Amino acid sequence: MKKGAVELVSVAKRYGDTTAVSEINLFIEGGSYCCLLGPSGCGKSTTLRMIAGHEEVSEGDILLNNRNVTALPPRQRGTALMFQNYALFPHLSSRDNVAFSLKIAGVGRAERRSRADEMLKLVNMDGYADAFPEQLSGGQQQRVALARALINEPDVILLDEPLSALDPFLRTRMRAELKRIQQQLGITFIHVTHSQDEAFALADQVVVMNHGCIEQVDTPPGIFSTPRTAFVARFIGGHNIIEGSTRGNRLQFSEERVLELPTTKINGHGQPSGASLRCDQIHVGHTPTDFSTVNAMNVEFVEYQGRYVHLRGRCDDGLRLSVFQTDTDYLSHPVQEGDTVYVGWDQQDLNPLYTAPNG
Ligand SMILES: Nc1ncnc2c1ncn2[C@@H]1O[C@H](COP(=O)(O)OP(=O)(O)OP(=O)(O)O)[C@@H](O)[C@H]1O
Repeated sequence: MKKGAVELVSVAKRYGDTTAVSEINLFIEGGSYCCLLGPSGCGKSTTLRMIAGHEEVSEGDILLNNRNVTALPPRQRGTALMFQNYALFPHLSSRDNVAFSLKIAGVGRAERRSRADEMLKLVNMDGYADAFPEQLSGGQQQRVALARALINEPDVILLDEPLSALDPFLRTRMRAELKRIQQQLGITFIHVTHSQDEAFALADQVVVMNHGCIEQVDTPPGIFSTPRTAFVARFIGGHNIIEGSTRGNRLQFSEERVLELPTTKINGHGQPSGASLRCDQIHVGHTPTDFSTVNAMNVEFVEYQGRYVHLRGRCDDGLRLSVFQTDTDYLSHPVQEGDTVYVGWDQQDLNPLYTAPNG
């Protein structure tokens, strides 16, 4: 097993009657970048804090490098948590902030200084060793906080919404920096976020959480192309969700219409409860003969988004669809609210959805 592997075995957290995390099982490979993704209140920060040891588990076990660390205090786990607000000491320079834990541990001045400077270099802050937090921008403070978390050479770094306080431009830049540092050090990063863009850009493994449960664990392309539940499809966006009653591979979504789901995607996975269809995988034609599976759609909404145009409408059989058309396609034949277009898709692009996350 690679260093920095984290395993959660039936881990639960309750606050009185509130279940923040509900018996989750998760394996995070050593040296990987894992993002815990989900809406506010889904239990991702609680999960992170339990891994860090800042929160006791109500049930279950946490293993780090195959060693049970459930009862160990944070310092003895080999993890380091970077707080959301960075929590730098205002009266200490960047170098002294980074070296603080070494000082507490009794490491000599010369070594503290050289190790802190090395960390500041890693996060591109070597020019700011003598600056105090108030002289630094939000992004710079965050780099110092990251250097401080890295100084004890943890096997696992835990980051709680590390980019949320930054403006959009800095956020994208810091995102790339986090990935570079993770790859350079080869240690495990576990990063909590409610942004799917962030999770997709960074993660080897995305863990989507909802109401204290794990809905899906997969690579970013796996999550995006095959969301397992309607919740995941809705949360990541860009998908139509078609609900109805299913029998075998037949999804009946209105009295008259049945969609046949691709059997290869269903076999062995149980009974689907519906299907999702990516908005960018629906073709738009302007005559009924454009596609083999044709649906006349009355356009009810058109919104220009730059790279794509969002069309929303209602098909003859009652199916409501959102379609993302490329700007080039749209501009070559613009449509307006009230127009009729003909939409079609490849049957293989219908993705079965299930009710139970692991069912
Ligand atoms: N100390 C606490 N006492 C009581 N309930 C708590 C406590 N901490 C968290 N909770 C509850 O546990 C649930 C999960 O909270 P948590 O902070 O883990 O969610 P989150 O997904 O990280 O949300 P956010 O993105 O808003 O931080 C929420 O319903 C929250 O209200």
